[in-house]
Amino acid sequence: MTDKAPLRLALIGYGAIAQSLLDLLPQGLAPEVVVLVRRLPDTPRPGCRFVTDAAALVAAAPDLVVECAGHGAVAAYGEQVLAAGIDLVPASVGALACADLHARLRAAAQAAGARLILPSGAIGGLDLLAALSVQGAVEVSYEGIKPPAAWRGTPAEAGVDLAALTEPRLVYEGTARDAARLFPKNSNVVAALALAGPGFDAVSVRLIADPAATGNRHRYHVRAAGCRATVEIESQPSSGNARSSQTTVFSLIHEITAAAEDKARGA
Ligand SMILES: NC(=O)C1=CN([C@@H]2O[C@H](COP(=O)(O)OP(=O)(O)OC[C@H]3O[C@@H](n4cnc5c(N)ncnc54)[C@H](O)[C@@H]3O)[C@@H](O)[C@H]2O)C=CC1
Ligand SMILES: O=C([O-])CC(=O)C(=O)O
Repeated sequence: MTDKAPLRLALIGYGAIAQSLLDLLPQGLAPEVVVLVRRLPDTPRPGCRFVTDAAALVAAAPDLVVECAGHGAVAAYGEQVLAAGIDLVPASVGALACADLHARLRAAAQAAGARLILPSGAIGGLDLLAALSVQGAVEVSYEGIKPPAAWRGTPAEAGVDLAALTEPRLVYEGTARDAARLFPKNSNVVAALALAGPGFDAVSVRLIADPAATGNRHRYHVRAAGCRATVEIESQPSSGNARSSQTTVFSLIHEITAAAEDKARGA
């Protein structure tokens, strides 16, 4: 880092990912973080200023807003942030399965000269998918394996008694587009695969509840002309949310660090 002005950072949401991110943010990178919450927390947090409406977040004129709240927050605040010329990193990339929202965010970013930066989130290998997609069609088959607790509150509960599982059980099979809509808190990774290049209809998805799983496992196979690849990632969950991998936090910190470096270089 240089001695130039530090990054002005804002977060949307103060759940498992946001709190872990704040715990791990390198010291001095962003001395005051503005955090948009629905309800002010009972305990203040040093280095954070909590606000409860998006206008106050925008008025703070952050260099970068990192969303870690959910699909609804991307839809509610994304355009407003980008239209104010502020770069946005949405953790909830699955919200962009809605083509209309994605188009509106891109238009707002372009009109205001802001960047919509898609993080890799809990997974990796997106550079390969992007490179292959330039050459032609790419097919991806993804399998996500998480402990039963990660599927609570999702459509998986309709057909499966999660608490009684003694062996792995398929809880969803279909396209990335439907997965992103039906499992908004578990399928941002498949949206990231789709948005890297192949598109939502070229990514097939299997989601599995496994009582023996100790972390979250993401495995995908890639088929393209002249290339086959397999990627497998196993990550501990973030503390506080069994369904959100800790790698997501690292990915967001990576984007924040890159933004701070850009600012220091005057880019
Ligand atoms: N890209 C990726 O690989 C991943 C993305 N995610 C995304 O990150 C989101 C957050 O994950 P966690 O922190 O684990 O969830 P969490 O449930 O622990 O925290 C979310 C927080 O955001 C708050 N919130 C929701 N809507 C809000 C709004 N409109 N304004 C302000 N606050 C709002 C909630 O009250 C909650 O405190 C997930 O919903 C998911 O969409 C999660 C894991 C991986
Ligand atoms: O964190 C993970 O393992 C993946 C996840 O929840 C998502 O893609 O929404």
